[in-house]
Amino acid sequence: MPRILMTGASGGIGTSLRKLLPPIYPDLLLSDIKPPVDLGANEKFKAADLADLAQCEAICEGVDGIIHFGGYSVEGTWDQILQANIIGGYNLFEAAYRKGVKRVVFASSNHAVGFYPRHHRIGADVTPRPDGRYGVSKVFGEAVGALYADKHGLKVTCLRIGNFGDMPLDQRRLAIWLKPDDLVQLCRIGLEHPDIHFEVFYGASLNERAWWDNHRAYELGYRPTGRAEDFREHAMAEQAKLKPDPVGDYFQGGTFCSMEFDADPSRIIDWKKR
Ligand SMILES: NC(=O)C1=CN([C@@H]2O[C@H](COP(=O)(O)OP(=O)(O)OC[C@H]3O[C@@H](n4cnc5c(N)ncnc54)[C@H](O)[C@@H]3O)[C@@H](O)[C@H]2O)C=CC1
Ligand SMILES: O=C(O)[C@H]1OC(=O)[C@H](O)[C@@H](O)[C@@H]1O
Repeated sequence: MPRILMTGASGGIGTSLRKLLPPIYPDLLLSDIKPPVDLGANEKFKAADLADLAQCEAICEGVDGIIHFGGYSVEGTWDQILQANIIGGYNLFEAAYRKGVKRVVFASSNHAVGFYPRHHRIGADVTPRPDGRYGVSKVFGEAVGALYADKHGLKVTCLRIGNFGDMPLDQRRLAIWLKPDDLVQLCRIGLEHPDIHFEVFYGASLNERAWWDNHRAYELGYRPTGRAEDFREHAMAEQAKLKPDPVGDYFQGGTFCSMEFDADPSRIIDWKKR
C-alpha cells in the first residue's frame, strides 16, 4: 500500500481532500505548519515548516508519493512568497529526492498564466505570464519540478488549478471551476499513471467556457464530472454584485491582474486588439 503525504492539510483544499482520499489511499500522512483543527483520531499528522529543509526531509521519510498543497495560496509580500513557495517549493522537491520519493503532484495555479487574455485559448505549453509574485512562485515550482524529473527521475505532475470548490463563484470561475472529485482524479493520475515523467495539466472541470486546452490530462484518462454551466444562474447572480474591473475582467487571472496594476491604462486598448 503506497504511503502518500499531503502537505497543506489544514487549508481549504486539504480539508476537503482529507475526506475524499482515505478510501483510495488509506496510508495517508498529513502535514502543515499548523495542525488541522478537527484532526481525527485515525488521521496521521506531522507538522513541518516548508521553509525548513530538515523538517521537509522528516515528513518525506518512507513516503511513496506527495500531493503538495502547502504554501502561500494568494498574492502576498515578497517575503511571504519567498519563504513558503520559493524556498518551501525547492525544499519539498529536494527533500523528496533525498528520501527516494517516486512521485510529486504540485499544486500550481492559473496565476502562472494569468496575464493571457480570456479570449485566448491556451495549452499547458505556453510561455508563463504570471500575474503577481504568487504566480511567479508557481512558475518557479513548475520549473523545479521539471528539473527534478529530468535530472533525477522523479515523476512530477503540476496542476494549474483554476478555482476549487463545490460550485463556481462568479463568471470567471464558470471557466476555471474545479470540482473536488475532479481534483482527486487528477491527483490519482499524477500518483499512479505509468506514463508520467513531467506533466502540466489544468485543474479544471468539464467547463463549457474553458480557456484551456487540457487534452493531455484527457489522454491520460481524466474524465471530469463537474459541469460549471449547471451553476450558471448562481454564478451570474454573484457576478452582478461585483464592480466592473477593466483589467481583471479582460485577463484570465481576474483581480490578481488588476491588483497593484499601474501600467499605462492606454495599453488596455492595445490588449483589446490582440
Ligand atoms: N483553492 C484554489 O482554488 C486554488 C489553490 N491553489 C493552490 O493549491 C494549494 C492549496 O490551496 P488552498 O487549500 O486553497 O490554500 P490554503 O491557504 O487554504 O492552504 C494552504 C495551507 O498551506 C499551509 N502553509 C502555508 N505556509 C506553510 C509553510 N511555510 N509550511 C507548511 N505549510 C504552510 C497553510 O497553513 C495552509 O493550511 C496552494 O498551493 C494554492 O496555491 C491553486 C489554484 C487555485
Ligand atoms: O484564481 C482563483 O480563483 C484562485 O486561484 C488561486 O491560485 C488561489 O489559491 C485561490 O485562492 C483563488 O481563488
